[in-house]
Amino acid sequence: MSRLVVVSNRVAVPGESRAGGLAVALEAALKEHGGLWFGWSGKTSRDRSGELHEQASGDVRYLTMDLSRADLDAYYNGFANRTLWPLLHFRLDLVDYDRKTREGYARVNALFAEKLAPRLKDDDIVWIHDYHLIPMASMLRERGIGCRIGFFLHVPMPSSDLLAAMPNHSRLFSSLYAYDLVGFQTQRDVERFQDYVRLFGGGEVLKGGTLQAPGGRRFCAASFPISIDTEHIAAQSRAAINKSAVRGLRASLDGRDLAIGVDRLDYSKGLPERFRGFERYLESHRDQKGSLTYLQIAPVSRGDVSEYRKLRNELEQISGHINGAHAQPDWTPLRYVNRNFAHATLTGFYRAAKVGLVTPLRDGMNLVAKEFVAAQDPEDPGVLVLSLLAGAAYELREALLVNPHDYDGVADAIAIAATMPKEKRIERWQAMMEHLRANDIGAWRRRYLEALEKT
Ligand SMILES: O=P(O)(O)OC[C@H]1O[C@H](O[C@H]2O[C@H](CO)[C@@H](O)[C@H](O)[C@H]2O)[C@H](O)[C@@H](O)[C@@H]1O
Ligand SMILES: O=c1ccn([C@@H]2O[C@H](COP(=O)(O)OP(=O)(O)O)[C@@H](O)[C@H]2O)c(=O)[nH]1
Repeated sequence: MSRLVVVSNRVAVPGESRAGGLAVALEAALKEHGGLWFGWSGKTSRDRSGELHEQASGDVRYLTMDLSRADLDAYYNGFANRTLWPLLHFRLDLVDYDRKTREGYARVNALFAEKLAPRLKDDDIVWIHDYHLIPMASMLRERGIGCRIGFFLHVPMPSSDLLAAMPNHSRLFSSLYAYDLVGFQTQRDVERFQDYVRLFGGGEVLKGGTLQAPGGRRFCAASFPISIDTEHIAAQSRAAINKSAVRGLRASLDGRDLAIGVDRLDYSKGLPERFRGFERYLESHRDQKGSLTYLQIAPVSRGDVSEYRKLRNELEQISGHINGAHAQPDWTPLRYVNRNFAHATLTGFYRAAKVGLVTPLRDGMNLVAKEFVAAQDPEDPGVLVLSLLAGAAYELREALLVNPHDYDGVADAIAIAATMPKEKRIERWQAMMEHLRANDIGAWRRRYLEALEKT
């Protein structure tokens, strides 16, 4: 069996518990298969980038690299999170394009390639992840690496007209042509990428979906919806009932129902809009007032990026306004918590909830939506309210699907979810759970790697 080498900016080294779906999903996939995981150490060094750290746990070896403050600012805080992240989430209004950060991004990608190339063997399978590392395969190829290299984009692929608005777009996006397989979360993402290749990227879409780059090199693009370790989460949520944090939360509800949201504090997650939707629910469904408490967990994310700091201020203001207007002496409608919780604890929180609120404005997949379903009590499951604009909505069709920009629609969905009869809840939950059992994280990894090996 070939060795699997996974490369991603964020690495879940043992003991690291930072929120984020990529790390959670790759950790589950690598534990099953074994291999090498290479990426940023999460640390900055004073002077130069490039110091390496190695450790092992079970069949997984971890190789991580420190970045200098200047490189991290240009590559991660700058080009990845102020240019590519908003662009790929359809937010041209937030894109900050800067030649300096673009150069820093290229420099750090080259350093990743330089450190990894000497460690690769001809029969390795290299799997590179996400928008932080788009040009890495072309940089490995320049260093003579000929083994199979796949890429997986965890975030959406937007319309090709949006991509084409970025200066020098083809230099970056045509570096995807150096991969053997480019994976996306949904078929829509694949179609939008094909459009880009055809209309702006100088390539061709051949019969059967194979793509041909201008020089004639052929590669594949297909969808592989990422998922969760379904059975493990179901078991974790059963056991979590004994955790003190979960017991404490249940007791604090004082007989009221719970609605829960769990998101990194990110503008793509639609938190201001969700708060407004909840406010509309309190105003327009007065018969239910006081019967549902909404807990929003929102750990701070990318706090060095100004748009994220602005969002935090905005949310503090809206949540204060909602509680000021609607709280009663013995009830606070919205509990807003900027803390990161252990994954196992979250599964107990999900299970305690009658309503799961997942309403991003755009999201590649959204694993919280899948985790919420997997964590439910089969005898008395909660209801998922899910944005139509999340990748997960293509699979979880039995959720209450909403448009996150429609506050009245979100308000009505909360009211319907909170009062849905048990038989209907069970029926919807069973259909989604069946899908998640057949399409778990193991299936995602196997399907992707099988397709990569066939290229
Ligand atoms: O590493 P961070 O900057 O702290 O951000 C966390 C991760 O956010 C994004 O996650 C995406 O991947 C999930 C799994 O495929 C998917 O469900 C979600 O829709 C995406 O937003 C980002 O793409 C990752 O690279 C980050 O590690
Ligand atoms: O306090 C928290 C908040 C979130 N998460 C996890 O972070 C991941 C978020 O992934 P998702 O795909 O929903 O969104 P992303 O943050 O990757 O954009 C999920 O596995 C959550 O369980 C966590 O472990 N602790």
